[in-house]
Amino acid sequence: MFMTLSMPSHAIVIVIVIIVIIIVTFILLSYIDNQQRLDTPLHKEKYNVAESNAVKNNEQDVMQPILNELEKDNDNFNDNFDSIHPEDISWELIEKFKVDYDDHFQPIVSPWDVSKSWVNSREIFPDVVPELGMVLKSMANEPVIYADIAPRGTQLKLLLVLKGGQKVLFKPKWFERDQVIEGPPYAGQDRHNGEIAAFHLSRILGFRRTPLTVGRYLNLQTEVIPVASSRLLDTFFYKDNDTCFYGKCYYCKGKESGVCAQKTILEGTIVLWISHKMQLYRHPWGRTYIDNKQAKWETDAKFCDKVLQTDMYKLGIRLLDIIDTSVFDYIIGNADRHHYETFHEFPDSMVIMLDNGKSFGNPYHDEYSILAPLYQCCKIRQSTYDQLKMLKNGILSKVLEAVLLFDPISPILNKFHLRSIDRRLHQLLTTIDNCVKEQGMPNVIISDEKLIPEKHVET
Ligand SMILES: Nc1ncnc2c1ncn2[C@@H]1O[C@H](COP(=O)(O)OP(=O)(O)OP(=O)(O)O)[C@@H](O)[C@H]1O
Ligand SMILES: [Mn+2]
Repeated sequence: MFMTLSMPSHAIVIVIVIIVIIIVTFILLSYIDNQQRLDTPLHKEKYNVAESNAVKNNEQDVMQPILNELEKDNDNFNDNFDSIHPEDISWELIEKFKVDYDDHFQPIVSPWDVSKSWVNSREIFPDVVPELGMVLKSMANEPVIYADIAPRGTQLKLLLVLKGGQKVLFKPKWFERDQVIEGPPYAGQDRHNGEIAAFHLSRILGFRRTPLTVGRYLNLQTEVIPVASSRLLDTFFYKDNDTCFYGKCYYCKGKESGVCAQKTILEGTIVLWISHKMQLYRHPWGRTYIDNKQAKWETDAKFCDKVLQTDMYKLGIRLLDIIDTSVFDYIIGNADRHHYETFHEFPDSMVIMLDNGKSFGNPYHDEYSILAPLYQCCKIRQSTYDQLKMLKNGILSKVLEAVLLFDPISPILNKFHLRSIDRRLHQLLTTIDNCVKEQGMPNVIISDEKLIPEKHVET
């Protein structure tokens, strides 16, 4: 006070200005930090196997009873389904889900307008959709008119514009089909074939919440370089006779992290871009990706009760969508769902099953923690449960295998991966049965009609 009084007035102004600057900087920094927590890719590669085991050991304390149960059940599980039930509906389902990529159907409007018209708040394409082959075929064949780096995310991918103005992502091939990815459940680069299998699985499981996906061989010399942006072009290089590029992404570190074509042909996956504005959320059951730091759900078996207390998840569409997503991720082996996105303009928007690249890495490992939303909440949508039951006893893999045969870069999954999905489906049904035994059918199996769209409060 004394100091203030004795200071000349211009000094007081300077002090006030400095204080204001400090306050504004503080507010700005905490805002940026908040944004970054949502927008910035997390530091996944800090993990190693030992740390992941540490997480697992603790987590197993929480889920030990159910793991014991599953282990007993696994002993009785026989995946030799050669003599399937006489009421085998596989062939009916194959007829329904197979896609005719040679379809000569010529729509009056463009394939891109057709696929855009399919999107609504609860699905990205309809259940019965004769034009699907035509759209997927266009994605696999239409000329590329512009190619750029796709800067968002941690994985190297291209952003392409196809003739007619449609944006798509191109996720390149890194692994051979038989490669087993060891290490933490989110280890390794994207599996481009996993994206394709996940898309068709989402159709067969009745979710239809994944963007349209198809395999494509891309000629980097004739299809990409002539239409590439200069920032993409700058990252092209040659290794022996192969054309390579390293693009730009969180983990793209120049040539050593680049991807190479076989001579000029690069195999990969095309994912149709969805142009609706999306809202990004942290996944309540996301992993921490920080050394020796566990997420709340990994140590608290009653974590779901806390989630249920929040406005956004009080038993409604959103929580059941999260549980559907965990069912889907468990089957495909994706333990990397750190965030999720919804359609901004729809209050009852689905949780979009975007980015399924970290799937089908290890067919011999079932990452049970992916199912935490299901076994901690003990709730599942009736329609999902019915669909899972319908696809048990080997039907799921049989239908998926047949449907995947039609993709331009088939074969997509080897027999070990196909077997793993039947095994995981069996474990899923056992998990649901356990919940029903403990809590009763009406508390576990939630009918879709009961669901009233809720006001979603931003968190
Ligand atoms: N098909 C799509 N349509 C619209 N936006 C998409 C699509 N695919 C991805 N995106 C947007 O781009 C972001 C990054 O894509 P994606 O998650 O596939 O990349 P990634 O490198 O695997 O990311 P991460 O490292 O976070 O897992 C997504 O979070 C989403 O906002
Ligand atoms: Mn990813």
